[in-house]
Order: sequence, then structure tokens, then C-alpha cells
Amino acid sequence: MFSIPFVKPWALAVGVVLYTLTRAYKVVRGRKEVGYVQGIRTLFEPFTFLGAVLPSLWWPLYPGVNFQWERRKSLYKQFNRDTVSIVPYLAGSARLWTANLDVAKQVVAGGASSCWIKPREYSRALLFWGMNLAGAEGGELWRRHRRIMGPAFNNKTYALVWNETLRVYKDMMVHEGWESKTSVDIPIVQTYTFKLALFIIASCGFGLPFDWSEPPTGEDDQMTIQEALRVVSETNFMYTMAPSFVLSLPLKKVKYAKQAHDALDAFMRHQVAVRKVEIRREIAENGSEEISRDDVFSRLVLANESEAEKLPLDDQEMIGSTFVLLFAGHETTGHTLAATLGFLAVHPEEQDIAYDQIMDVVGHDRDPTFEDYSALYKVLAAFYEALRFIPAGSVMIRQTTADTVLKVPKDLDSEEAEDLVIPNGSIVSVDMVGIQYNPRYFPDPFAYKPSRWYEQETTEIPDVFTAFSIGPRACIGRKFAQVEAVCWLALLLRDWKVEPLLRPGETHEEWRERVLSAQLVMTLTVGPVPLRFVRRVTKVESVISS
Ligand code: HEM
Repeated sequence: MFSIPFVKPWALAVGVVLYTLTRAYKVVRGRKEVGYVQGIRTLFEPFTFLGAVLPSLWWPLYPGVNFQWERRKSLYKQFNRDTVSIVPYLAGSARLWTANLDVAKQVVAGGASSCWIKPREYSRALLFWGMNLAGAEGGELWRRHRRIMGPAFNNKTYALVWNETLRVYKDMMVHEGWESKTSVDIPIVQTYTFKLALFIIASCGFGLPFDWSEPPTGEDDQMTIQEALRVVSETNFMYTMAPSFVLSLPLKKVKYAKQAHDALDAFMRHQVAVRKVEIRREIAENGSEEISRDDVFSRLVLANESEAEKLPLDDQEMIGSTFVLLFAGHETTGHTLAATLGFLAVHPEEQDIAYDQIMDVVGHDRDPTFEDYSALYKVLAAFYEALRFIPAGSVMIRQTTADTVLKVPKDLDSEEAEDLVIPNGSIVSVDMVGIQYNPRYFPDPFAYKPSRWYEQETTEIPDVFTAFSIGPRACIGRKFAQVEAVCWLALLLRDWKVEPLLRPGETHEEWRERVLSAQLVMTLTVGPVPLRFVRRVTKVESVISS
């Protein structure tokens, strides 16, 4: 007969009955928490440990952790509304799931006094290293972190980002030996976009300007920080959600993950300790809060050491902030740059438009400067449109700390909103993929059209662009990422025509289907993008050769 060692059958029966009753109560309460809105009824909520490790079963039994991407064409149509619900039977919490911009604004754009907070339960991966700006629930805690980090993001920083991107691009050309090549095949373009993003955050974020041939390593020189970050972002979920015995299993993957965590931990602790000493010394020597370094991290340490800051961050919070800078400044930008090049490769007409603007604004005879940034708005638009297709920050989860009322449109076509009474503790997930594909805001949402963003030329922040979030809690690194992207794309597209690296017999359409798809790791990421760079012949060169 079936039995579990050391567990008495009656204890097992009591356990099963208790679990069933608890879950039944949760389902009843969950339906109330989502205002009885219709939606997915499933076994597991995707953002639980079980949900993440299980493969998707048939719909809707368990939609899988990647359902947001895979069901982007059908989810909201199925229920004829852009705010639906998820109620899980066996694991996880019920929630509203919205692709509506007005609902998103009510939930995420309220600032420090809002009753909507970031629930800690879902920020565990971010908070693992210590409290930080991105993981803070809200209220005073968030405001304090933002006050300390905010001043570090200024025009001086962005000019530094531009200049460093230029330096790293040139360094990359020399060290990769591409200067003399007419064509380069690149199996995974993320190898370069990730390295670029890491170098820019190392340099402008931490004041550590590395050479392309010399990637930064951890304290023991065992593993590069790039590799440590890659492994940490892939395994952070296991680290933060799995039962602790999993981490002591004698498995190669687990050991490697631990090595990466240790390397990153040592790197961050070292940075915090060294910089604090350095900045204290500079303040003492100068007798003022003027420091020589312009990088974000030094500015953060300075703000923290400032006489005016009554509530400075402690060491663990500094480590947490270091991780957030490294992670947020690296993974998101690296993936979006790879996706932008992928889309431009299969849309040569859009690539030509960007190239023509680069030629008009910069030409061939000089390097682009930070002053060119706004004039290169079509390059930025190509980046925005890739970000619309694959928004790296794909979901924003918020929980209400008070009974509240949400105004929610009744169906897909109507503007008319109904009042939804939501009890304290209810969760809303803002579906960034859903918003960015919602035909309410984007006609023809599955077409890659950078021209949607040309209004950017006159308005700095288009209302429907949510990829960096909206309101006072929007991404603090937005302009940092944009400046880096525009500079690097302008340099690259000026020198090279970007084409898809096709398999034998593959068409562009098949390549696009195969490559430009996404999956949720810690952020929503495009798969490996294989490209061919073909050197552009300048007009002057073509005249000379003819
Ligand atoms: C393409 C690049 C990027 C994208 C798509 C992106 C997206 C986002 C999104 C959607 C949020 C809001 C998350 C939420 O509220 O749940 C956010 C917040 C944040 N981002 Fe970014 N980000 C990018 C680049 C960067 C960079 C380069 C940095 C730093 C150098 C950065 C640092 C942060 C921080 C610290 C927060 C938390 C802000 C707060 O809670 O007040 N991000 N980002």
C-alpha cells in the first residue's frame, strides 16, 4: 500500500483536509479580492516556486511562467476585457492582471503616499542582497532611498555615459579585430551588448573603466563579474525561493551558482568599503562635499555621507543598492539593445531611416557627441519600439494596504469604467506586455514601427510609453539607458549594416519567428540573437573606388 515513511496515515489525512480547507478559503477570498472579475482559474499561480519550476500544462490548468508572452495575442480577447483575474486553486495568491493604462496609473503612479505598495514577497530576488530603492515597499522607506540615489542621475552622469560608450565602442572594434573586416558573423549578439552594458555600468555607475580585453573579475579573480551577474540572474530565483536544503545539494549547477553569488558578494562589499574610505578622505581634505568622481556610486556614497542626510543607508543597504545598480543597469539594457538590432535586421527600411538620420546629424567625419542625443530621435525610436515589443521589466506587482475602489473599463472596446471594490491586501499585476500590445493605445500592435515614437522629438515622455513605468516611481535609470543606447546604436549603424544570420534555407520571417521571441528569467529577455554585420561603404569611399 502507498505510504510515506515516518508519517502516520491519520496525520497525513488531517494534513490533507487542513490544506484543502485552507485553499478553499483562499479561493473564496481570492474571488472577492479580484472583485469577482472573470479570468484564468488555474492550479498554480505562475510567480510561485512551484509555478516557476513546473512546465506549462495545457491551458488553463497551468498556463506556465511564460504565459504573459505566449498568450499576448489571445488572453484579453478571450475575456473581452483588458483587466482580468487569476485565481489559483493549489498554490499562490489571487490577483487582478491588467493591460489597461488607466488602471496601471491608479496602481503604480501614486508615489510615497499611495496605498499601493510593492509586496516584499515578490521583491525577494531584489532584496536578497539588502534593502534598496527598487525593492522598497513604498512610503518613507522608498522616499529615503530615492532621495539618496536621485541626485546621482544628472546631466553630468549622462554626458559621462555618452563619452564612455564611445570609448568602449572603439575599444571593442580594436580588440575584436573588426576594424579591418568587411563582414562579421555574430552567433549571439548579447555577448557584446551585455559586455557593453556591464562596462558602462562599471565605468559610469562605479567609476571602474575597464578595457574590452580585460573584463572585471571578483576579488579572487576566479570569475568575471559579467559571468557572475549572468549566473546570479539565472539562479536568483532558486536562491531566493527554493527551500534551503536545495542550496547544499552536491550538484555542479548549484555549486557554480554559489561561486557566482560569492564572487558578486565579494565584489560589492569591496566596492562599498573602498569607496566610503575614499570619499570620507576627500571630504576631509577639501573641507567641502566636492568630490572628484562623477560616477553614480560615488555620488550615492557622497549623498549618504552628507551632513544633510539624517537617515543614511547602512552597509547592507549600500550592498543592496550596489546590486540594484549592477543588475538593473546591465540586464535590461543589454537585452533591449540586442532586441533592437534584431528588429532592425529584419526591417532594413527602418534601419535605413535611422542610418540616414545618423548621417544627417553626425556624418562620417566626426564622432557623435552628447549634444547630438536629441537630434538622433529616430535611433531612440528604434530602441523604444524594440522595448515596446519586449519590455524587459514585464510586470509590476502592487498590493493595496487599504480597502479601495479601482475604476476599470467594462470591456475591450468601451471607455466606460465600472467601480471595482477591492479589499485591503488585494494584489494587482500590471502586465507591461499586455499594455504595449493593447490596440487601444497602439494600432497595429504587432508591427515594428519606430515612427510611433517620433513625437519624442517634441515631448520627452509620451504618455503611453510604460516600459520604464510611470509616475514618481518610474525607472531612475531611464535616461542613463537611453543615452547609452542611442550613442552605441549610432556608432554601430554608421559603420555596419545589420542583417539576420540565417540558417541554410531560412527566410527572414522564419528567423524572426525563431529569434525575436521572449522568455521570463528575472526580466523578460529575448533569446540569443544571431546577426551579420556588413561594413557600410561611405559615399566618399564608393566614389574613390569607382
Ligand atoms: C532598457 C533599460 C531599462 C528598463 C526597461 C527599465 C525598466 C524599469 C521599470 C519598468 C522599473 C519600475 C519597476 C517597478 O516599479 O516595479 C524600473 C525601476 C528602476 N530602474 Fe530601471 N530600467 C532600465 C534601465 C535601468 C538602468 C540603466 C538603471 C540604473 C543605472 C535602472 C535602475 C532602476 C532602479 C534603481 C529602479 C527602481 C526605481 C524606484 O523604485 O524608485 N534601470 N526600471
